[in-house]
Amino acid sequence: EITKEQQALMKIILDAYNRHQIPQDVAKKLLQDQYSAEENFLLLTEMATSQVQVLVEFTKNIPGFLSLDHEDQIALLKGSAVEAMFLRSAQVFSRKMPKGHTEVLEARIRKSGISEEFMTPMFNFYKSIGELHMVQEEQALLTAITILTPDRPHVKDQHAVERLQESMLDVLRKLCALQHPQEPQYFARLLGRLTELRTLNHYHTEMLTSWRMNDHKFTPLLCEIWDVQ
Ligand SMILES: CC(C)c1onc(-c2c(Cl)cccc2Cl)c1COc1ccc(-c2ccc3c(C(=O)O)csc3c2)cc1
Repeated sequence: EITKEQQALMKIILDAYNRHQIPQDVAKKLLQDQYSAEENFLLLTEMATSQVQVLVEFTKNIPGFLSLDHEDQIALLKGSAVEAMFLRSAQVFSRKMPKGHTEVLEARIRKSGISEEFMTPMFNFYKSIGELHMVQEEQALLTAITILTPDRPHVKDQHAVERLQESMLDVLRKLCALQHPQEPQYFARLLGRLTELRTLNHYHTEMLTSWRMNDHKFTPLLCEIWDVQ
C-alpha cells in the first residue's frame, strides 16, 4: 500500500543515490600497488573527501532538506557524515565489487594506523550489513534516514527534521514488507543497524585523535566536517 507520492519520493532518493557516487578514477586508485601505512592513509583520506562531496550532493536531493534552517542543514551533514560513510563503504564490501575493490579497501583500512580495538567493531558492522543483502532502494533510504537524524548536536528545529525522517521511515517500512514478506522483522533489523552505526561514531572520534597524535593530515573539507585542526 505504498502511495503514489511515496513512490515518487522513493524514485527521487534512489536516483540521487545512484547519480552521486565516488568517480571511478578516484575509486580505481584503491587498486594501485603502494601499500605502506602512509600510502593507505592518503588514499583513504582521498576516498573520504570524495565521499563527503558525494554525500553533500545526495543530501541536497532529499525532498525538504533544502527548506530546513541553513545552520541545521550543516549540523545534520556534520553529524551524519561518518555514519553515512560507514554505510557507503559497507555497500562496497557487501556488493563484492567486480574490480576487487573489496579486498584492497579492507587491506588498506587494516593497515592505515587504525588501532586493533576499532577493527573488530568496524568489520563486525560491515559483516552485519552484508548479511542483510539490502536492495539499492533500502540502502538509499537508510542513508537518507541516517542524515535526517533529528538529535544531532546543535540542531535547532528537531521537529522539522523528525517530520522528514518519519516520511522516509514510513516508505522504508512498507518497502521492507514488500521486499522481505517472509521476514516480518527485517525492518527492525535495518533500524538496529542505525543503532550500531551510532556506536561507531565514538570509535571514529578516537581513530581521528590517534591519527592526529601521529601527525596525520586531513583535507580542508574533512577538517571542516569533523571539526579538527
Ligand atoms: C580520512 C580517512 C583516513 C578516513 O577516516 N575515517 C574513515 C572511515 C573509515 Cl576508515 C571507515 C568507515 C568510515 C570512515 Cl569515515 C576514513 C576513510 O573513509 C572512507 C570513506 C569512503 C570510502 C569509499 C566509499 C565508496 C567507495 C566506492 C563506491 O561507492 O563505488 C568504491 S571505493 C569506495 C570507498 C572509503 C573510505
